Amino acid sequence: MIADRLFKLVEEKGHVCVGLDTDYSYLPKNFADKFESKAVAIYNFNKEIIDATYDVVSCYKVQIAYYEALGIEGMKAYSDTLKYIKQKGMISIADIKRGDISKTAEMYAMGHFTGDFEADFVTLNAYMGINDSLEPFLKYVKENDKGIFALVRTSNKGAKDFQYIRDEDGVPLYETVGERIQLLAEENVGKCGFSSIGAVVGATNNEEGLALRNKMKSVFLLIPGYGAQGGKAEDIATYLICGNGAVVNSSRGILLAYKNEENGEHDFAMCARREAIRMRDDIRAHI
Ligand SMILES: O=c1ccn([C@@H]2O[C@H](COP(=O)(O)O)[C@@H](O)[C@H]2O)c(=O)[nH]1
Repeated sequence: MIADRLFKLVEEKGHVCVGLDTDYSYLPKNFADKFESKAVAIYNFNKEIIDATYDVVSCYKVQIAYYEALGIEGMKAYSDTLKYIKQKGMISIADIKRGDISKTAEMYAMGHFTGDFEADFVTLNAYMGINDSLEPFLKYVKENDKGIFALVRTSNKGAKDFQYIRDEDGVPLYETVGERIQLLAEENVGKCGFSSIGAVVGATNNEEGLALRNKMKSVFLLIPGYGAQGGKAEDIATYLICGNGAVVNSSRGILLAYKNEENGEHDFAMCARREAIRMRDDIRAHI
């Protein structure tokens, strides 16, 4: 089961998930200029980042928006990046945040769990309902060893607009979604005690974190918001169960680490590696 593989990688290499939100403007000019197009430069940048980090991180989250923005060539870079992650024996999370009526969701599931854009996990938005938005993906979870992370409580300030709206019993919407994800997760628990049905919970709003985690004991968490968005390791530690059960994403913090080192642009991949190790150790120190 993919959750067991992720659990093992977290045990061995730590909780860091490298976010490949690779905006062309992030690439050092001396590196970018070597390639014939933006998309080819981005793929080669990703390759260097993966080569420099795969022994100290557990997975890679590829944010599709950065590739879609570059059209067909960008999607080729997206596809090649996912294939390279697989070739290195690592786990990929396609950050696609899809959610639609079931027939359309079936096509999204096929599109992101098979073929050119095949990933190990996808992020989903359950707002259109469990049966419509999530169910079509669950066939692949059961039969093809895939996993999902459903948005439960996001890391951005705007999360409060809707996710914190309370029902007549005072339960916020994000907790209701979390409870539904826990029920689904219970049907698919791996040997590690966690399910391949996971949830996205941001690192940036910690007060309710423990209460939410207590309601989602079988759910593997994808935690964005560390670093650039201000999320702290001490907050993240409250979401862990026996030190595992979550991966923590950092995108800009790792990709742009070279900007914090003198002459870093000549060795951006090693700067990314040092930041990934620093982050790994920061999280471990708070467990
Ligand atoms: O609640 C959420 C869900 C997803 N994201 C995504 O994570 C990364 C964060 O990037 P940083 O540069 O580390 O801030 C990005 O891909 C978002 O789309 C999130 O931030 N919050």
